[in-house]
Amino acid sequence: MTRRFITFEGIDGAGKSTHIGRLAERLRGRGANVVVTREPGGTELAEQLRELVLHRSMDPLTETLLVFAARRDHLQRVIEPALARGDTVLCDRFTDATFAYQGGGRGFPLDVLGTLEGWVQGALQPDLTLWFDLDPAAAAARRAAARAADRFESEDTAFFARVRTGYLARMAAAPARFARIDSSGPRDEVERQVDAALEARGW
Ligand SMILES: Nc1ncnc2c1ncn2[C@@H]1O[C@H](COP(=O)(O)OP(=O)(O)OP(=O)(O)O)[C@@H](O)[C@H]1O
Ligand SMILES: Cc1cn([C@H]2C[C@H](O)[C@@H](COP(=O)(O)O)O2)c(=O)[nH]c1=O
Repeated sequence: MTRRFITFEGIDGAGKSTHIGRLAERLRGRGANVVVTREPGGTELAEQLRELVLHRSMDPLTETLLVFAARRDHLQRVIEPALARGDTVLCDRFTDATFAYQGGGRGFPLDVLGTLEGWVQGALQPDLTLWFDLDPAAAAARRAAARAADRFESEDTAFFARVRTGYLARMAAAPARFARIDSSGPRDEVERQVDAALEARGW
């Protein structure tokens, strides 16, 4: 497998982190050099910004600027060098999350997000986006069983329904880039869908 940029998206608790680890193991088993990373985060600076975004109160514009600032640093220090080396990058969230959470969830203007997207990443887009789709109530139940809530995870199911609608809109705008993964079933069944999405692309 050669240079690929694969992003994992979905509402909190949908199963991204579970399956990013599983896919990384399988790809490494096939001999690929795999970089696993996340947003906001992935560099020292971006991880500091993540702490602020997840735990400090702020308005939607500040939140948006911080996630894009984190992304810029992450792209320059980790993602672009890895792709230039020919590695496969598996990234837990990327710009679709900004359109879904800040755009859909918070109601931040999508045209401003589009402008910032162009400034921060130019023409770079993921080669494949795996969207883990799960009903907000089911995701909330999984989260509650797993960990204490951060600032986003404390939002109600109406917020996550808007986030989900934000993901649907991004998929409608770029259907060839997206694979929708029905995340409601057991882990192995979800994993089979992930494998099928890669196989469908001949990867
Ligand atoms: N298919 C599944 N069935 C039941 N539970 C699952 C399934 N997949 C993951 N889980 C569990 O649900 C919880 C949330 O999963 P995970 O952390 O992978 O989600 P996530 O999308 O990465 O969440 P976040 O975005 O908040 O980090 C974990 O406890 C995980 O073990
Ligand atoms: C990239 C990005 C993320 N978020 C939010 C979405 C999640 O609630 C957190 C990250 O937590 P996770 O456990 O790593 O999924 O950040 C956002 O609102 N906007 C973004 O661009």
